[in-house]
Amino acid sequence: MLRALLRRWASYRYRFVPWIALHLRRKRRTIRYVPEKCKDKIISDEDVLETLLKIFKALFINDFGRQMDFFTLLPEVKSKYLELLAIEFKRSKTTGYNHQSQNIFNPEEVLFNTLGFSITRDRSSLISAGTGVFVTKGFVPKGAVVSMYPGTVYQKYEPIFFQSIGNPFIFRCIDGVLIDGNDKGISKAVYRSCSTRDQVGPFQMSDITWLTPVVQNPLAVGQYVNNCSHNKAANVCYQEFDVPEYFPIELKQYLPNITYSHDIPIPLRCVVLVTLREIKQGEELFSNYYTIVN
Ligand SMILES: C[S@@+](CC[C@H](N)C(=O)[O-])C[C@H]1O[C@@H](n2cnc3c(N)ncnc32)[C@H](O)[C@@H]1O
Repeated sequence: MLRALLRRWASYRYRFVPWIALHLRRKRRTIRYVPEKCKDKIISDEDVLETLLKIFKALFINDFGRQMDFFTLLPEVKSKYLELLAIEFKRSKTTGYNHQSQNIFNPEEVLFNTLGFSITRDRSSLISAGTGVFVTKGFVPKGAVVSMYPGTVYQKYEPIFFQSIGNPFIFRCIDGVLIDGNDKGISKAVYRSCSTRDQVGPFQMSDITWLTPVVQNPLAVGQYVNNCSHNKAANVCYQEFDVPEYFPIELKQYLPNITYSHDIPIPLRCVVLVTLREIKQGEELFSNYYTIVN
């Protein structure tokens, strides 16, 4: 019993903010948050952006196709939708691939049709590790964005103490920025409140559906990826990504992150999970909780 409790504490303490603060100096010497050989990004920011735009555009077209009241949409949303449809139509003409013109798909199918794989949460293959994330269809090539780490983004001076108690979902970026990916309790309420605050007219600035059982961005399950162990090597790595100012406003509704406050104007921090090798159908994703690249 005591041993089980100690084991639980050992795996959770690195996400308990007061513990991090107290041990940061010592940990810098002993834990390699960024191993020397991993200082460079695995893939470029341009590649991350390209993947996100590709999947978000496909989701946008699919979601709007589902709406019966298209003609009641605001003109600016309608024109953006038509613009994207035109691009998609042109693309399907050149590639001969026209999967989205007639059918409406669920988000997992859109992911598969667009990036060639689907992922989902399920019981982990590790005993007593709870839920994990699996590739359920297709395969993910090496060096591809396979998931996103959702949550509220806190600068290191912002208040997160109460949210952090008993919360194993707090992710620490290299510069001390914290992302709270817990989909329950105070964390959930804070995310929802920030999301409502930031809405601009008809446009949502972030995705809140990762807090519910029905997600609109199927990549937003990265907080459930488990830590590697001695017989399960890491097959994905965390990579930080700052959303550029020119990111299309109508696609921000698929970004599963939101800033806690707008005290200083800074780009939105996202964290994506990038594959370290090809991952096949049925495999579980494993990261190394202490390896992040920025
Ligand atoms: C960010 S959560 C990951 C999702 C978690 N499996 C769940 O079901 O909520 C981190 C927690 O998952 C569990 N965990 C992660 N990796 C593990 C591992 N290799 N062995 C045992 N438990 C693990 C630990 O309880 C840890 O505090």
